Amino acid sequence: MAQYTRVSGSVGLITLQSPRVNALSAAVRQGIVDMMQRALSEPEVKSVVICGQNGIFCGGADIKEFGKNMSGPPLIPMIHAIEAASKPVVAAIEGIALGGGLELALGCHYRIAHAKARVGLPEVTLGLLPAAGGSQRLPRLIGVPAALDLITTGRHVTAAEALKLGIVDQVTDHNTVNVAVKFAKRVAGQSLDPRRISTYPCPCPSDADALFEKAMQKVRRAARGAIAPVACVQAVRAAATLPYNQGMEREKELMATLFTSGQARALQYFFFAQRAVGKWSMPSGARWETSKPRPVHKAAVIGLGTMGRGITVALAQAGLSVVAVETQEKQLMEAKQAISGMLERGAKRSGVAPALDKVSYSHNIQPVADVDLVIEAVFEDMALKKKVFQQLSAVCKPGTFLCSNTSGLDIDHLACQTRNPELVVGMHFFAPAHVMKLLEVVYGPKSSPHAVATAMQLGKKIGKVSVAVGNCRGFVGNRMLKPYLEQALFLLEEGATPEFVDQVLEEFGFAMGVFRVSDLSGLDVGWRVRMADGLAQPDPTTGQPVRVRQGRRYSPLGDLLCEQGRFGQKTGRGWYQYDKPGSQVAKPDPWLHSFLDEYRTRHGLVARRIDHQEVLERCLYSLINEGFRILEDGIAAGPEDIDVIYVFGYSWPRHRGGPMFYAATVGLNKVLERLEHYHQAHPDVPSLQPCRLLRKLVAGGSPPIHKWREVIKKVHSQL
Ligand SMILES: CC/C=C/CC(=O)SCCNC(=O)CCNC(=O)[C@H](O)C(C)(C)COP(=O)(O)OP(=O)(O)OC[C@H]1O[C@@H](n2cnc3c(N)ncnc32)[C@H](O)[C@@H]1OP(=O)(O)O
Repeated sequence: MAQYTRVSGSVGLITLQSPRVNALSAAVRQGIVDMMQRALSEPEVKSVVICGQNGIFCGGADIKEFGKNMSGPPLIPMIHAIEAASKPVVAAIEGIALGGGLELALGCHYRIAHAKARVGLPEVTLGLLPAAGGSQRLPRLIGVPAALDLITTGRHVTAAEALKLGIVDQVTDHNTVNVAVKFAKRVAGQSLDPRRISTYPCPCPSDADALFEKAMQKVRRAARGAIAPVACVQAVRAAATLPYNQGMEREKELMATLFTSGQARALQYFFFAQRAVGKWSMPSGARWETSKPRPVHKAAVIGLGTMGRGITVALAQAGLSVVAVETQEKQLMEAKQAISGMLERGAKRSGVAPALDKVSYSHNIQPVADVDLVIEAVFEDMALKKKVFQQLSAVCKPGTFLCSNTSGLDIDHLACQTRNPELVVGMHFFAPAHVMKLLEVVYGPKSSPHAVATAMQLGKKIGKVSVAVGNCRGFVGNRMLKPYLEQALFLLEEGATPEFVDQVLEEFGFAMGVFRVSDLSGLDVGWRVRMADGLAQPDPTTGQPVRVRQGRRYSPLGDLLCEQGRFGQKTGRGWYQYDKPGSQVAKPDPWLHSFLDEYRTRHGLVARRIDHQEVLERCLYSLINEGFRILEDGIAAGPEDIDVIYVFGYSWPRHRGGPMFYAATVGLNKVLERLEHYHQAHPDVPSLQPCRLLRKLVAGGSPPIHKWREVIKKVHSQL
């Protein structure tokens, strides 16, 4: 709703009221329409100010209303009526003006922003475009190139940048509403014609065709199949080439296609999924609302390899004091140089002073004695990690949280090395740790809710999207990756090439296919794990065929490549060839193709033609099936957790919502039927056997994804 008050004698003040972000719900829109009418009808009122309650102007259209029957006054005529008003209307922007919120402000005659406010048109991130006139007014106000940038990326800009671009007329450090009221009094009675943006000609550059062509190529490259960024370019082009009313018609047409698209549904689901993961729970019943995080002012990082360096940078950039420990003197010096460089480059990018003085370096563990939290990031070796945890437990002050950046080892084994296992959790960062948004916070059976709450809170502080998950081999992300990788290798055995598998996955929307990613991360990483697990070499005592290990089908292809020293990009050879070690340009490798031919011949395998559908179904459905097992085991609390992990950690295309949302989109019965089909064809591959939860959901009529938690609860209560 909206509240109306008369202030300073002649100013009608309309305050949007809809917690928490004053979204433009039907009630708020109705309130604005009614209060505008009132302000215009009162003769004493000479000008109007629109603001939002609690220091937030407006977070845009109410996303919860999308997909429901829309009621209340529509946004476009409401904004047109404001622009056409006979009295000046001033937007007092505090906090945020996003999406429909900024479009509302663009309909006002003046915009005054607080210095800390942010504005933007993030509709593209929800699979939409700014269709309440935003795509037509913004280019008229700030020009085509700047509008294209804002609308196709959805990025928020600071008040200072908004002023520079011409989006707002004034920025203030003081009470924005008071400043806006004074301003409104001053402009009362002035002509409004020059202030109606819809009447402006669109400043169109002479090389408009080339500019739009370039913009289209750029968004298509970055969009990985998302349709909204393309529609955004088309809408801005309409602003540049058509009169306003025709441009509005084009905006409406483009929006009609987007609004009902599966991609918009996926992106809107993902918006709420991101928020849902913050509301974590543990099987013990502990929850985010009732578990208080402890303050962390000073932290330590043990082990300054690639991960430890990235974690140190992430902590220091967020303002924490960090003790960075590396026992080898030479490595410590190298790490110090690398960390300082990363901090300096990061500071240059964001225009702040580098946080060099936040980090102190040590080659022994003693200085961690007074820190609040330690993140161990030594080599992925259980024996080494156990030793570090024993030392930490002896050295650290009581109450220090001990966290491990393991990517899949048992947190409980580490907790058992300490005096206070309740203070131990996993904090699984993704490389590069100062860039990647995802953090898996892993609780073991002994981890206390405070430890989980503290790690989750720290994750938020350093800008990560943190997801609380249970303790199992590989946690959520890497556990699901295993069957996906396994299927990709089986497809090579059966006749596919790495290029074909990657092409299919990249067309689906992954930034990189599975083989290109393996080359990037290093083939030796998985090889070492398989060796430790006794998988990388056949066991001659069992008499089992070479392609069977531990009783199930196994592809030794990755091991064979590693035996040849082909570790991927870093050695210049892997699933692809590279010009030189470290180069990133992957080229098909004829050697690899002959190697695959020979391998097939040696094992009596006949290459067959494998199509797109089979690659997608076998790779993705086996991964999804593991996701259902993870839900069944209570390792993830809900499908949203898995989807957020996959989008932020594994480059799953966001416009497909994440693997579990994708399964719901495809249809659970189809996923089940195809898994059954592939499992019949490959009975020696257990990951293709549909899991119990998937069967139960299908038997229950495939409920919508937001109802899965109820089914999962029932499954757990029956155990
Ligand atoms: C007819 C079609 C027209 C479309 C035009 C549009 O306007 S589309 C919407 C464009 N707006 C946005 O995309 C903004 C989305 N919101 C955000 O980016 C952030 O929420 C925020 C506004 C920057 C605030 O971030 P912050 O971290 O402070 O809070 P949360 O993200 O946790 O949000 C608080 C709660 O508010 C809910 N919420 C936020 N925005 C909206 C919205 N536009 N509609 C409905 N609900 C919204 C959010 O879900 C949180 O709810 P909780 O229940 O507390 O989890």
